[in-house]
Amino acid sequence: MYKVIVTDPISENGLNALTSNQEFQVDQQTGLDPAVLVEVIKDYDALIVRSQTQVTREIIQAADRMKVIARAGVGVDNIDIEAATEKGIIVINAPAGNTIAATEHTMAMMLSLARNIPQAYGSLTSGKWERKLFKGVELYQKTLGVVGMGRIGTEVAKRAKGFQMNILGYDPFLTEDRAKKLGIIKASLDEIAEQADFITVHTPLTAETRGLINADYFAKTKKGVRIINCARGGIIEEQALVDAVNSGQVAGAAIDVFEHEPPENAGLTRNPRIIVTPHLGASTTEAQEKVAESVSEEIVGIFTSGSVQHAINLPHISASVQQKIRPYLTLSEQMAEFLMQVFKKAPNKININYYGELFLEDTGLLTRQMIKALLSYYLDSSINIVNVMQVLKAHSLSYSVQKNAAHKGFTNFIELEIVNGDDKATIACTYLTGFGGRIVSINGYRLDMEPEKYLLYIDHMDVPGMIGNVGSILGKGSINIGSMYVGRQTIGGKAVMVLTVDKPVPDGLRDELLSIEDLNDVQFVEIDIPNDEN
Ligand SMILES: NC(=O)c1ccc[n+]([C@@H]2O[C@H](COP(=O)([O-])OP(=O)(O)OC[C@H]3O[C@@H](n4cnc5c(N)ncnc54)[C@H](O)[C@@H]3O)[C@@H](O)[C@H]2O)c1
Ligand SMILES: O=C(O)[C@H](O)COP(=O)(O)O
Repeated sequence: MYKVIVTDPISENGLNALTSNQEFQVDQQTGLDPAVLVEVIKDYDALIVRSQTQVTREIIQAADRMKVIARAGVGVDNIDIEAATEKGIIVINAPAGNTIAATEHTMAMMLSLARNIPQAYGSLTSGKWERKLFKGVELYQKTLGVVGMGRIGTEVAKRAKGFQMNILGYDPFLTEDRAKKLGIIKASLDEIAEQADFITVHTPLTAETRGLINADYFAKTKKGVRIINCARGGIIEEQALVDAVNSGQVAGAAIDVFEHEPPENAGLTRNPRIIVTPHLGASTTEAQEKVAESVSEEIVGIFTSGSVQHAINLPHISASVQQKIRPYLTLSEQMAEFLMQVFKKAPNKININYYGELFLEDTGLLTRQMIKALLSYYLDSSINIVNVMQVLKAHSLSYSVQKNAAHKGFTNFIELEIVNGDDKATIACTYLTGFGGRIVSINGYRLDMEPEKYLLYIDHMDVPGMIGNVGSILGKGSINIGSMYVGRQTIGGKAVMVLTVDKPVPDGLRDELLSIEDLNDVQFVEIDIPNDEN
């Protein structure tokens, strides 16, 4: 049974994939004190949050069973991703579920700002009738600057076009071509400052976007510009905005998100020209169901089939690519385990080559899988595909990945080389449809070996009687040989033999084998074979 804790208010319906699954226990404990969360978190396998819970390093470090932290929404700035990655915890989000809600809230805020609707409502409900005071402006033919043309920025631009606004879009990934297709103009931040009547931000909060819109920027904007932030507090410097509004440089602002939530800057929240909502961008029934559904289904997938779709700290791999690389996931790991036990040294360099059709695919997960298997042999077992690259970096180990369309006689071919100073060892595998995974080369010797749990790797000279001698010693020691794979460089030259055996070979027997003339080395190898492959 997997235990999931939900610490922010989440749609009950949306959690159905988890609550209706007998393998999961879901505990909803919202509004927990951080000190209490640090205590209880150690019992859980997964955590679901929105933006309220601050998932700090301290909480993550205490989460010893945790496999997944799920953000039922987009922004993950309340989660210490680095700490989660170091601990090998997958962080996922629900990137598309609240796009429409946040877009519509942005449009509502822009219209409310243009027409002073919240102020007028407040005035009328307090018994006044002040028509002159709340004269607004039109959106029609005004210029809107959209900073961040991702999912929400794009949807905002599309809707603003319906109001016949001129749109300037700024995003490092916005191409001329895409801007043209959207009917907008690709612009720089400064061009937006010079020309826009309304500016709306839709970037994530990152080190780069923190304070992106600041006092210097306001000094460059058109006088009377209106500012909207339904993305994240901190992208716009709050005090700089308050000052710009108070000086008249900025005519007004509509703010849904704050540097601190709940907000602490009364100059902002009590300003008659700044309208505010308490982080409501994603708060629609539909969006909340969609984000909760998305993370619940993904958590079930991660625990039951290992499929991950929206990981923040893993390479993104589409479902079709996952299908193509799936046969290689276990095989590449087994190959790395085998090589490590034969090499018997910690590598200081790892070289991975992909040949054939894999040339076109995102092989990031396979790379991580192999490196994880190599490093786990010497380092601790908490290494997994999430934290493996951090571990590699922390140990100053280098690696290279090369891809080649040449198929080397197989549809796909993966070659792994490990290097320690002047010593190196290589292994390669392929997957034969209908037959399964095969290790097809070890240290340059061609083989056709099916990975099995217990193996004996023998380095020897290709001389008559070698196979018989090995067989008789193993037979005397009651070790049954399942199959034998032999590869040699030249007749009578160096050769390797790999035997699959039914049980571990004791050290005493290994010493006997080593006494055979022309037998150079023997290594018993044990590799992990998942249950369904036995
Ligand atoms: N108010 C709310 O309740 C609410 C709801 C949903 C999302 N959000 C916020 O909105 C943000 C955007 O959401 P999204 O789904 O559109 O994300 P997204 O990832 O689809 O888009 C973000 C875009 O910002 C761009 N970007 C990054 N750095 C930039 C920079 N320095 N300058 C310009 N552009 C930059 C990226 O290239 C990307 O295209 C989220 O990160 C989240 O914080 C808020
Ligand atoms: O990043 C997001 O998805 C939004 O800011 C929504 O946050 P919330 O889930 O706390 O409403």
